[in-house]
Amino acid sequence: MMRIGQGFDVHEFADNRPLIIGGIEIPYERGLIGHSDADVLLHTITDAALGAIGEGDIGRHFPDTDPDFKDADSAKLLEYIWKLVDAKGYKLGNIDCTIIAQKPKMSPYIETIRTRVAELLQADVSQVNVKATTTERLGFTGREEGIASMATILLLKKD
Ligand SMILES: Nc1ccn([C@@H]2O[C@H](COP(=O)(O)O)[C@@H](O)[C@H]2O)c(=O)n1
Ligand SMILES: C[C@@]1(CO)OP(=O)(O)OP(=O)(O)OC[C@H]1O
Repeated sequence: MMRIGQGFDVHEFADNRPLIIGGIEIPYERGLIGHSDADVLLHTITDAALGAIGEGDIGRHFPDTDPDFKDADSAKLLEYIWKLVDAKGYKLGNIDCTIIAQKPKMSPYIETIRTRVAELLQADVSQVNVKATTTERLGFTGREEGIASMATILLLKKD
């Protein structure tokens, strides 16, 4: 038995914020804003996992009106949701993610992100792919107003 899910998220750039993507801090002049640490990629992966198990979305589980989740570490949110995935009897098949950012250049950080995502999903790095694209300066990502990401996840029923 297999289940598929997809996720998409966007966060806006702001000054004086760390840039956290995929559970790591990336050196850059600006960061992303949100109620949490605004880790756009981990939110996307969390939504993809929730989609695959038919459990709604990240905002339903962690409302942005709840002070408990103010400045939340998105890795902790994903770990919590991954326990739900595990409890429902599923494990990762594979996940493919795309970060949509004009800047910064993500390629130096992709392998570190991939390793961290695999660790959070209790999987081997070979089951995780992370890539990046610009939008050729078009649209809100192209104007460097924010970063978007998308992911498709395949879950497999455990034996
Ligand atoms: N923020 C980004 C965006 C892209 N890359 C890498 O550059 C390649 C070319 O990007 P295009 O948008 O021009 O197709 C892309 O395949 C990535 O390898 C990146 O590192 N960081
Ligand atoms: C993670 C949560 C909760 O802190 O806040 P944000 O950082 O604003 O992220 P978003 O992707 O808008 O959705 C989920 C939120 O409820």
